[in-house]
Amino acid sequence: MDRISNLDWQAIQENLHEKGYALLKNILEASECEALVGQYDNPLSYRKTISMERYRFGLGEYKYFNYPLPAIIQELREEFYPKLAPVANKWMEVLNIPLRYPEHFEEFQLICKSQNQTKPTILILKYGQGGHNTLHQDLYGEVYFPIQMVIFLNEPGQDYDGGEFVLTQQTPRAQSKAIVLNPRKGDILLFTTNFRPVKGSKGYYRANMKHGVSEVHRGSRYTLGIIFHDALS
Ligand SMILES: O=C(O)CCC(=O)C(=O)O
Ligand SMILES: [Fe+2]
Repeated sequence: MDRISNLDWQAIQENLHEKGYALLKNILEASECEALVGQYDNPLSYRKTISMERYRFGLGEYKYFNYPLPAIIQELREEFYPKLAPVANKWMEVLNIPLRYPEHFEEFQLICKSQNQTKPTILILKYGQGGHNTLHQDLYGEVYFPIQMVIFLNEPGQDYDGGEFVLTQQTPRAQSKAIVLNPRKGDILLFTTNFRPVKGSKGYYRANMKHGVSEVHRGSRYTLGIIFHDALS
């Protein structure tokens, strides 16, 4: 996909390393977003539907895709992974964590498989009025990739109000810092899954990160989450 390989990856990698997230504007066409939303009610595409209220995850619904994934999602997952693995490796290196991620997605997927993590974690989420997603981390077993992405499938201020994307960063022995983002339809947000290194006076320390969605005040908000590790169940 030229639209991915032509991005300024050096700047994106620096942003991720410095802030724990990077917003990529206008990556999907409106028609691609609409096609994904249009499939929301097609039961053949999904393996599991979760009512967020039932699990006290917030208010809204999400569905996990089945393998094989829709072509565009499979391509995005394979194309983003090798750009992100060097950042993930740098994080592990500066935090002295003896974990290294392979260069290609297929090799990483084999590591998941070796730990029985074989179920797809790609999900599409729908929030109506009052909908929200409580602060969380998307871990599905021992094996994890520390960066994930979310694709914004409709337009804030038009299709919905509220529903900001929230990231919190927890510094040891301090209160959490909140980062609030309002991406537009077609944008992709890359962000930290569980922790990232932050540079302090005595080298890097580990800051835990969580993400969630503030309350939707009007309309419907759809997003598509791409997580790189597979799930146990
Ligand atoms: O709806 C959102 O913006 C966040 C979805 C989410 O939690 C995820 O993709 O992991
Ligand atoms: Fe999430």
